[in-house]
Amino acid sequence: MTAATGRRLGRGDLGRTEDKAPGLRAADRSALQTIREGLRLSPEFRRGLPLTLALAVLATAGKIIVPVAVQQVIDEGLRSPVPDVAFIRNAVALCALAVLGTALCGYLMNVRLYRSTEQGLATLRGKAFRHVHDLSMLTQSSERRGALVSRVTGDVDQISAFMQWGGLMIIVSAGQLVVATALMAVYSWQLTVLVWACFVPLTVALPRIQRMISRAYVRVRERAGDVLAAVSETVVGGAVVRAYGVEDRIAERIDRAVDAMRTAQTRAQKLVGLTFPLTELVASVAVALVVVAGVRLGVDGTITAGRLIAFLFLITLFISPLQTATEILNEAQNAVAGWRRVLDVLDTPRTVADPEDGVTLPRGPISVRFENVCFAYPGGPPVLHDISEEIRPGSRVAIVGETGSGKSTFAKLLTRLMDPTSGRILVNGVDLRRVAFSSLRRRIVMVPQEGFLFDGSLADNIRLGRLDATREEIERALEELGIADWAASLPAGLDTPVGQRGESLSAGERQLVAIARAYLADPDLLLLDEATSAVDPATEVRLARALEGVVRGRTAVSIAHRLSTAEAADEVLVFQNGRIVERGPHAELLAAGGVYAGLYASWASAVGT
Ligand SMILES: Nc1ncnc2c1ncn2[C@@H]1O[C@H](COP(=O)(O)OP(=O)(O)OP(=O)(O)O)[C@@H](O)[C@H]1O
Repeated sequence: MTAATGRRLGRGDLGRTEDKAPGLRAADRSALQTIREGLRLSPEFRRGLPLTLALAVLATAGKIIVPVAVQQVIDEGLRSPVPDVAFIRNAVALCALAVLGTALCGYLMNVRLYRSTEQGLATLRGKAFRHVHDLSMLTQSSERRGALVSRVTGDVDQISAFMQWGGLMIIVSAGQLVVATALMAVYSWQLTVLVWACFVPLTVALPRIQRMISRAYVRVRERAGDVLAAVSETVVGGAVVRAYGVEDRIAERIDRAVDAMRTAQTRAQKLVGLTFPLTELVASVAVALVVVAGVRLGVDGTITAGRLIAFLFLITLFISPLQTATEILNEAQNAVAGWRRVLDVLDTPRTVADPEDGVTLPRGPISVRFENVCFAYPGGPPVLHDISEEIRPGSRVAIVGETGSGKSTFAKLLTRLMDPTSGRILVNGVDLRRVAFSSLRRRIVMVPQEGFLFDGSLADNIRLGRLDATREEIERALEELGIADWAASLPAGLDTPVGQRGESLSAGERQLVAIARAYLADPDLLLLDEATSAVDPATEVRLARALEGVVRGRTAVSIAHRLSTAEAADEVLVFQNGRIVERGPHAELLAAGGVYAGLYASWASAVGT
C-alpha cells in the first residue's frame, strides 16, 4: 500500500456524510444492478471502452518486457566465451522501444479514461442536481438538505475516485498478477510456489486490516462532523455567543471536538501506516527466500542465472497488485455505495412535476379558486382543512391569522411549491397542476419575507426578476416604485455589492430588493409575505410606497403583518387552526367583533395606536 493510500482513504471518506436522509427509499439493488443502472444513466463511461481496455492490456503486458529482456541478455547474450554484442544491442533497443510504447499506451489510456469518466460524472451530477431542484419543497424540507447535496457532490466524488483509478486498476492488477505468476512459473515452478506461500497469509491479513481502517475512518468522519457542527453553530450564532458572553464554553466545546478528531485521525493513520511496511516485510522475506532457494536450484542446474534474476524482477510485478488490491476493493465498495445513494435521489419521485403539454396562462389579472383543499405535511397532522375560497381577479386580499394558523402553507400551495393532499386549486379556471412551469413561474410570483439575495450588486439581484432586463429598465422600475432615491443613496448606487445573502443591507432593504425583483418580473398574481422584522421609519415609508406600486393592477395576496395592509385590502381572509373562519372587508370584520377584531385589537395595542 502506498503513501497515497492514506490520502485516498482520507479524502474519500471524509468528504461524505453518512446520513441516510429520512424519506429516501433505498432501492434494494445488488452491487451489480447498481453498476448496471449507473452505467445506463451515464453512457459516457462506456464510450470507447474497448480501445481503453486494449491500451491497458498493452501497458500491462509491456511491464514484463524488462524481466524477459534481462533474462535473454544474461542467458543468451552473455554466453561464453564471447558475448553476443549484436544480440544484446538488439535486445536492449527492443526493450527500450517496448518501454516507450508501454509508457505511451499508459498515457493514452489515462487520458481516455479521464475524459470519458469526467463526461459521465458531469452527466450524473447534472441529472442529480436537476432532480434535487425539481423535488418539491415538501420532499426537500422532509429531507436533510445537506444530505441531499452531499449525495450529489461527495457521493459522485466517490464514484469518480473509483472510475478514474480503481476500476481500471482491478483489470490491470488482475492481469499483472496472472501474467507475473505465469512467467514466474515458466522460469521456476518451485520458486513460484515459494512466493505464493509467503503471500497467502498476507492476503488473509490485509482485508482484516482494511476493515479496521474503514471502521477507524467512520469514527474520523463522525468526529469531523462534530467539529463542523460546533464551528458552524458558533459562526451562525455568533451574535448570541457574544451577547451572553459564553465564548469560553464554546471554545472549550470546539477544543474537545478538535481533540477527539485528532485522536481518531491518528489512530486511523497508524493503521494505514501499518499496511505498507507489512507488505514490504513479506516482500523482503520472499526475495531473500527466492535468492537462497534459487542459488541452490542454480547449483543443481535447474535454473539459469538469467532466469533467477528475471524472477526477482517479476516478484516486484507480483507484489504491487497485492499492495493495491485491498485499497481497490475498498474504493469499489465506496463507489457502489455512492452510486446507490445517488440513484436513490434519482428514484425519489418528483411530486410537483412540470406537466407535459402544460397550459399557458393568458396575460391579465388572475382569478383563484380553492376547492375543498386539505393539506398535511408528510407524517404530520392536517394543517389546512377543507378550504374552499375564491379570489377575484385584480382584487387585493390580505391573509391574517395567528402564528401557525396555515397562512404560509396556503401561499406555498398557491405558488405550487407543493400540491394539496386533496382538493384542487384553479387559476383562471385551470387546475394549477396542469399549468406549465414556465407560465406558472412568470405569471405567479411570490415575494418571501426574506428574499434570498446573492453575492453580487444590487442591479444583479433585481435583475433576477427578468434576466434580460436592461439597466434602464431597472432604473425605471425603481423610479416607478418610488425607491430610486434609496438606491441612489447607497454607496455605489445600483452597483453596490449586497454581500453574501445580502448581509450589507437591512432586512427592510432586502425586502425592497425582493419587491423590485417582483415588479420587474411583472406577474399577474403577486403573493407577498410581509417582513415581520422591525424596520426604521424611513424604510417603512419606502416599503409601503413600493408595495403600493407593485400590487397596482394585479391580483395581490398578502400575508399581512401590518395593520395598514389589512386595512387597505379589498378583503381580509382570517385563518385559525388551518381554516378560514372569517372573510370580508376590514371595516365589516372589525364591526363583527370576531376573531379579526381580536387580532386587530392586539395589533393596535402592540403598535400603540
Ligand atoms: N415544513 C413543515 N413540515 C411540517 N410541518 C410544518 C412545516 N411548515 C409548517 N408546518 C406546520 O404547519 C402549520 C401551519 O404552518 P404555517 O407556516 O402555514 O403557519 P403560518 O400561519 O404561516 O405561521 P407564521 O405566521 O408563524 O409564519 C404549523 O403547525 C406548522 O408547525
